[in-house]
Amino acid sequence: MGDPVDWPTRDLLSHRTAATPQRTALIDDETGATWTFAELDQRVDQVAHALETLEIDHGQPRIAVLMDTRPAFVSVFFAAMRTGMTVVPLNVRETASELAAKVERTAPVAVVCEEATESAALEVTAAVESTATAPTVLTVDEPARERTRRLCPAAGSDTAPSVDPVSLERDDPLVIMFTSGTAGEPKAVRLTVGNLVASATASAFRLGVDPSDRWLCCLPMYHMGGLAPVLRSTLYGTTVVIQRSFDRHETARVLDEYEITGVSLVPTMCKRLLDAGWEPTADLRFVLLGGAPASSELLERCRATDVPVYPTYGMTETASQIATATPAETASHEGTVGQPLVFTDVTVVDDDGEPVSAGELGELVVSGPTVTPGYLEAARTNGAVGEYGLHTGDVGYADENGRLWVLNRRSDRIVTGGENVDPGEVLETIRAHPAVEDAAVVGLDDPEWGERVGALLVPEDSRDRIDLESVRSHCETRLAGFKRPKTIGIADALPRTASGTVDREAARDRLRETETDV
Ligand SMILES: O=C(O)CCC(=O)c1ccccc1C(=O)O
Repeated sequence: MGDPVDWPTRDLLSHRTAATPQRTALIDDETGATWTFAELDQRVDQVAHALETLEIDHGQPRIAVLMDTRPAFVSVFFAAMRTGMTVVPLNVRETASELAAKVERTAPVAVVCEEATESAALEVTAAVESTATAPTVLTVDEPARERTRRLCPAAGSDTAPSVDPVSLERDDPLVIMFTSGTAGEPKAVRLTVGNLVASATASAFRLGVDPSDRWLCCLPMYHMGGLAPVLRSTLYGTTVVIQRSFDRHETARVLDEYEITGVSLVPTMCKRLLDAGWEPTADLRFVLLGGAPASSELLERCRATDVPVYPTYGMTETASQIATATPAETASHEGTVGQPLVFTDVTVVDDDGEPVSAGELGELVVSGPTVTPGYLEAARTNGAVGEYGLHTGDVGYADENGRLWVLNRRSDRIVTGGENVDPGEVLETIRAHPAVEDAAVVGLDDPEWGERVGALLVPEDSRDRIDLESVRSHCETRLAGFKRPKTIGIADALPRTASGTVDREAARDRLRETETDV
């Protein structure tokens, strides 16, 4: 037999549009506007034209997207897919310096933004202007307004010819998504067409699909938890309702008003909805609860209120869900995140990388079609991949039926309100303050946010008190709001373990005692 043939396929949206052009693809709660798949497809074609006007000097162009959760994000995403570009979603909450570092690492040909993020995009590109790869800023307006500016000459014209469909292959890169680790630099995760389609397919087997499903998307689309529903829903031919940001009362209203059948939430959001007195309608089939561990108290409250909760364990590196528990399992097996999705394998290994028996603790290692082919930087990939797959850094165990329990997630990482914070990144920033000699950055339990960032500071000169106001303003220009320490303590020296590493638990205790909330 000869080499296997890679049969090309068109992009996901054009297939979907061919099948069900008149079904509703998107509803925007903010404006009430709706798009059928045919209308979305047409809009995507216009944006694809605009992307094709960009000057591209190499084969695998990337575009960064600096947009919040909104219909235009969806059009840009599918337009990139249609033109064979890789999308690099950027977090709109980050500062210009944080974003410039990511733009420098990924070298996109353009930063695509909306009106609201245009000035931020210009600031970011100005910050990378010194290099040869300064990207263009491309502003795309909401589809309903049928108007794009700057580099979109063909947009708005009904007669624009269709963009030649780029043939996609399973291994083509589709997204580079940043996720925080614990080592000081955000990780750039490459995800292929195959990864994302495999994830959306496997999700359907766990959550089920009803042709009349409406998925509420209120998580940021620049994170996996917000982007995944867009892909799933397009594959299934169902409807995404976009709510631009979460608000307990507004989200409760949207869930009722649009007869939402499924929603992805982080635990903080679910808690806030319940606090606000929200009760699910009969239409609601599932609440996919992920991004951080759900407390047993929250799950108990869900059960008491008949919330059909599916706790999930996932990561950006696996294009979202690894394992997801059903409501029945959540009730019968306390604390489980369920079995891995179909085609995903999870092996629990010991310190030597050898598989352990059911019930024994170890590191979770994951393999299967949803797993990233690697980080942008190969050295990081080599450090994370072993015989059984990608090492998650999470500790847990499996029962005899393969149900998983995750005890601590990526140990040192802080998860605050669904945003992941790398303590190393915060630490580097704080250490750069002239009055700080050293610091420890840890997560502290927080009733509202799950965790909040805490910092224990050691002054450069122990006779001086650190001016906390100057530390705060130092962080303000360098770190996104959710990464800034909310609790700061001062110590003469950092607590250390016998081996000399910072004793994070002791640092946490110190912060609980001496805390100064900022
Ligand atoms: O933890 C991560 O990095 C991925 C989280 C994620 O994708 C998610 C987060 C919240 C709700 C649903 C999902 C999901 O797996 O789809």
